[in-house]
Amino acid sequence: MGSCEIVEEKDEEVRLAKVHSGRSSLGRSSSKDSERKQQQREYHGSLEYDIDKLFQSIPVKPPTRRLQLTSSFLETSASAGPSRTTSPSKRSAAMKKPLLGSPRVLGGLSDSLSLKQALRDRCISKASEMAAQKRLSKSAAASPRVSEADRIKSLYNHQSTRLGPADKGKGTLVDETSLTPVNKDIPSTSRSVSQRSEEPSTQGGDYETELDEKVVSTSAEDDVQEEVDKHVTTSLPSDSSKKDNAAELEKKTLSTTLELEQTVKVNDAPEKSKRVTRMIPRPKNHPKKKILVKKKLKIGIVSTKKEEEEETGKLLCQRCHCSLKSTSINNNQPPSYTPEVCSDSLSSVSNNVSQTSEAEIVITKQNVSSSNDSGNKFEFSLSSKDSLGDDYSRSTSMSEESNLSSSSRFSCGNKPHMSMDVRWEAIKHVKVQSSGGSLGLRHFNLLKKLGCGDIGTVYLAELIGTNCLFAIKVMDNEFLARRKKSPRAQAEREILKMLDHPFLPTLYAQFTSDNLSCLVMEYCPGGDLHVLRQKQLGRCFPEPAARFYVAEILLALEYLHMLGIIYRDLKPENILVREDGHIMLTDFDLSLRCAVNPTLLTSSSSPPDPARMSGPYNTSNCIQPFCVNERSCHQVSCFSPRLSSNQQQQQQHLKRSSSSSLHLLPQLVAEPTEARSNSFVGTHEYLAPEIIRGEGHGAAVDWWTFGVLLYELLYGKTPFKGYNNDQTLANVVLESLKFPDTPLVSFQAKDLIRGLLVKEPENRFGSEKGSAEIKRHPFFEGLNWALIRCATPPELPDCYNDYFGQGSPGGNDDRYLECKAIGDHLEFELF
Ligand SMILES: Nc1ncnc2c1ncn2[C@@H]1O[C@H](COP(=O)(O)OP(=O)(O)OP(=O)(O)O)[C@@H](O)[C@H]1O
Repeated sequence: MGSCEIVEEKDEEVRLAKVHSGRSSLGRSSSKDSERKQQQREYHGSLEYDIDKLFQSIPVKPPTRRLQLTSSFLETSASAGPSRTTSPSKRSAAMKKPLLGSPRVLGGLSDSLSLKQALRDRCISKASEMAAQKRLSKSAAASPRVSEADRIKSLYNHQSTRLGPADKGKGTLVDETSLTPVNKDIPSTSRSVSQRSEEPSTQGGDYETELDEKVVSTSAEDDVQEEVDKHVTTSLPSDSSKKDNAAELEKKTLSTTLELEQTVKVNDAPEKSKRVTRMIPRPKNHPKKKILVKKKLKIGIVSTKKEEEEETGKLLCQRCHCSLKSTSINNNQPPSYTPEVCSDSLSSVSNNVSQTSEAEIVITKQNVSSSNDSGNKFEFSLSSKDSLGDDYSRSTSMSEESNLSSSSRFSCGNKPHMSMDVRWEAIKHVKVQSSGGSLGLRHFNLLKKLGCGDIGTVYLAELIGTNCLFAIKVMDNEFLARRKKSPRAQAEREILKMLDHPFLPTLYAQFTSDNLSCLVMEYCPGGDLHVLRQKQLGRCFPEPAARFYVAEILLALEYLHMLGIIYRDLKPENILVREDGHIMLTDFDLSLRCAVNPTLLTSSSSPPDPARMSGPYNTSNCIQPFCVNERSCHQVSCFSPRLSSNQQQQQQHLKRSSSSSLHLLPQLVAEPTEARSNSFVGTHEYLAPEIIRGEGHGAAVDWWTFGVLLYELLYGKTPFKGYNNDQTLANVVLESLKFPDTPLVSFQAKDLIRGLLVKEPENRFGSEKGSAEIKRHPFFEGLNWALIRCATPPELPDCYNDYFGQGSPGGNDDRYLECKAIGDHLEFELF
């Protein structure tokens, strides 16, 4: 150690002599002396000096063996220069080289100098790295889009760092997490309920039946709405008096959007001359493809026009009125995808990791401000007026909007989980090539109509010249405004922009062309779970498959709730299957945005609730998720090796202590459990009792629908279905839950369903602690939550290669659409 320091002292001298005054060896005039002293003084205050000191302070005691190994090198290096081996100190310095693992310095002129140089390089690169990170975090802080992900990350971090009693309660965390959009949840008069058609439906929108239950807003409501819209879209950015960071976030987001739109408007001036030529739809040689499956449809506004269209050939999209023209398509190569890494080995990693990390994320009861007044305003803005949508279209309909990747400083549109996706680059590339610098429908070949929803039609589209496929949701702004559905479209758009999760859609771009609002999303070639279920043996999923799908859904719902989004429309039709077999939850037009104040609960404030563990699993020793021997499992552990009573005691003790240690962890509560809405929204068979009773509902409706979903996936039907919709609704409220004898379903699954389908929302499983409560249910025992995205999904039937098989763009099939630009006119028509 001492010798090291001495070496460094000498090195310092040597380097000073070399660096600062190679000339000094030539003469020793007094002026040069003072110059040298000056340089020494400078050196002592410099970074180099710091580095040298740092270097000196490294305690290096090379092992003897290493000495022997390096001795030959020392001999070699000794011959490299006379001064190198003249002192033991220099030898000591030379011995450090291999320890620092810098082969570059071996045999160099001065080992210690080289060593220091390496250290300096490291320091400098570290420093520049830190500076870059600082810059990035500064800019990120300035970017409103970053905050959602960051907020959640900080919440996750917080729970592990804040353990002291001083941190108990919401105080600090509320501040930190108040970046959540605070939109008040309000009772609403809107009714939008889906129903499952009793008739076989056709692909597209013609299966839709709209049973109008929507209350049209009065002129007074219009006034209120105008005020609300003004508040939301105009006054927010200038309202500096808002205390809430969430409001700030909203402001920033809105103002950014507006700025963007304005910018694009200017840039897109030539685009204004482009028009969509809407061709009258006509039947072609393509017979309408009947899907012999029932669809759950939303009840919306009575559409007389739609009914007429249904009678006259059903070729015009009943929702957005897009008419499309069938033309030939480019014979491009099938798209190349970059699916997520799917690794079996990863899934075999110990569950402890995920259990520890996931157990810490406990979701729960919130203080959510939900005063009626403010609430009303928000609900209006979301669901009963078109002025918000009008505002939106006013600002965008004249021009195309920028795509998301350009609106963000990150090329991936600030969606880290998809940052490696080539589609971001493809969009960026096309945008750069484009004359106006913006993306539009003209850049896509529309290949196929994927489906028609309440507010728009979804097409499979290829970004021209990129081999990249997208799903584009096209919505007619005029139609939406006329049908008072603009707020729903707006809500969906806003929510899509927020999302960054493997089981939720990625929004790549959005733009408006000739009053058509377009959302460019990730395409899921696997169809939806409703159709997939029909293809299963017995029309229901095997339990492991159901477990896999609902587990992914649970994670998606957890994420949404943390963002203050109550999904409200869970059903198999809205669960799409990606190419890799994982799922994607779509369709957010009925979702409710509300306040959520994530709170950190300490162990004392969140003891395990035995009442909620009242199902059979609580008294059972069985830990096998797919055990079907319900009765015997009350007594003995099935499928497990028989254990002696001693071993059983040990095992139970282990289970108890691990579960109690989980409960000792602070729990992050981020469930909007107290949000309230009176909207009548959802799908008949999936409607929660509190919605039907009109009592007002909150996040617990998602756990009800989650229970119905699991039931349907396992049994092939929903639990309360009646012979008509009224009967179904009555059953939901009055009938008790029954399980069919077949197929055989594990008692854990039934127990979970039982807990979820509790009629009183306050007693419902998940209503208090949200997803974390559900994740701990034995039905999911052994599931590695953290790595489920890497787990192998259930196998898909062969027919699921539909598009990539015979119908791929590279084939000779002519059943695709093309969005065709003719001069300044953009034509597309239904095929
Ligand atoms: N990203 C996607 N990839 C593949 N298909 C999609 C995608 N998004 C939507 N679809 C298909 O398009 C159909 C229409 O979707 P959309 O979300 O507009 O409506 P919906 O779910 O039927 O209705 P609503 O908005 O009325 O609830 C869906 O049923 C689905 O089959």
